[in-house]
Amino acid sequence: MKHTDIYILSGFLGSGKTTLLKRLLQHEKEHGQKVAVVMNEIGQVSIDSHAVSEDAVLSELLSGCVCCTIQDQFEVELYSLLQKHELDVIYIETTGVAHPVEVLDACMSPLFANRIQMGGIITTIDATRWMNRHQLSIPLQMLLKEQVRHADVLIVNKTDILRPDEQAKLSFELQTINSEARTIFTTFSNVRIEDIHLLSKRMRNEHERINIERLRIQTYVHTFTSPIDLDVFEQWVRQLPDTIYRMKGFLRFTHTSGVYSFQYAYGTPLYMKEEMNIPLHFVMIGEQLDKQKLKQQLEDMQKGEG
Ligand SMILES: Nc1nc2c(ncn2[C@@H]2O[C@H](COP(=O)(O)OP(=O)(O)OP(=O)(O)O)[C@@H](O)[C@H]2O)c(=O)[nH]1
Repeated sequence: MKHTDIYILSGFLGSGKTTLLKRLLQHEKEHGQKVAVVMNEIGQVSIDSHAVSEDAVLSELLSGCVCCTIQDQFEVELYSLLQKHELDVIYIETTGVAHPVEVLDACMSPLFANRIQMGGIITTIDATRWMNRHQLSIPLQMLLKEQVRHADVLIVNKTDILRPDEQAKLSFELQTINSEARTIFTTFSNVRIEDIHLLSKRMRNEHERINIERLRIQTYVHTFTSPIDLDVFEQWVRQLPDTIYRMKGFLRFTHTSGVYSFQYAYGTPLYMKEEMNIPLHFVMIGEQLDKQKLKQQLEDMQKGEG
């Protein structure tokens, strides 16, 4: 089955996301890739849609944020994009106030998680805004930090209006929050696209495959082929490390018929009976996922050996 790469373009208002998107689209066009762009704006009017050329599929989600208020609409939109088009890549330009992990969570719907591959979270930073962030409200300062903390690639823009001593300070501050991200100081999102696509599964050599495992926030998708024991499953959930932020999916249990949807966030599991027969995809999102071990545990559970 064809997997579609998904990239999340995160970053505060005016930090250079659209400027980056234009560069990415140009690159994809030159490489004959089939692309879709999901643009999310909080307002009712689209501002940046002109940035998307006609050869890319454009989906605009207005009047809400895909990481919270219109998460369901976003899920339906992604599903429909994947159904209608044979896509190589989807770029999601988030609103400046979106939390990147919540957006990633919204992308990883168990309905189609087996058809996508996270390419990474790319965060753009307005260098001056960062230096003056203390003027923002506390929640916005925290959001800025979160956008940095969870990024796989950090693009620091507007360095043309930054003094050298400010650049050194900024670099130190970003390193302190996220030492693992690839950090690029630039202007107008002028980056080597290869630096962003290094995280992509479309790049197939060994060196690059290792990089995929280095995504800060990782995802694992498992597909169950038969029912599992509820007690064994709950025991397994309880012993998971707290670096697993989120799990969701569809399950069947040995003691009862039918499919159950399972949701887990902040340590709290929730089960709900589904009316339809849905494929049993199960999604995990977290840091330092030992995918081999998880795969083995879930397979054992299915064989009744958990
Ligand atoms: N001086 C300077 N201006 C820049 C740089 N990068 C981007 N800009 C300008 O900053 C403005 C905002 O850039 P966008 O790419 O639209 O930023 P955005 O993150 O998409 O903005 P929102 O959609 O509002 O969240 C535009 O006028 C850009 O031309 C830079 O490195 N230096």
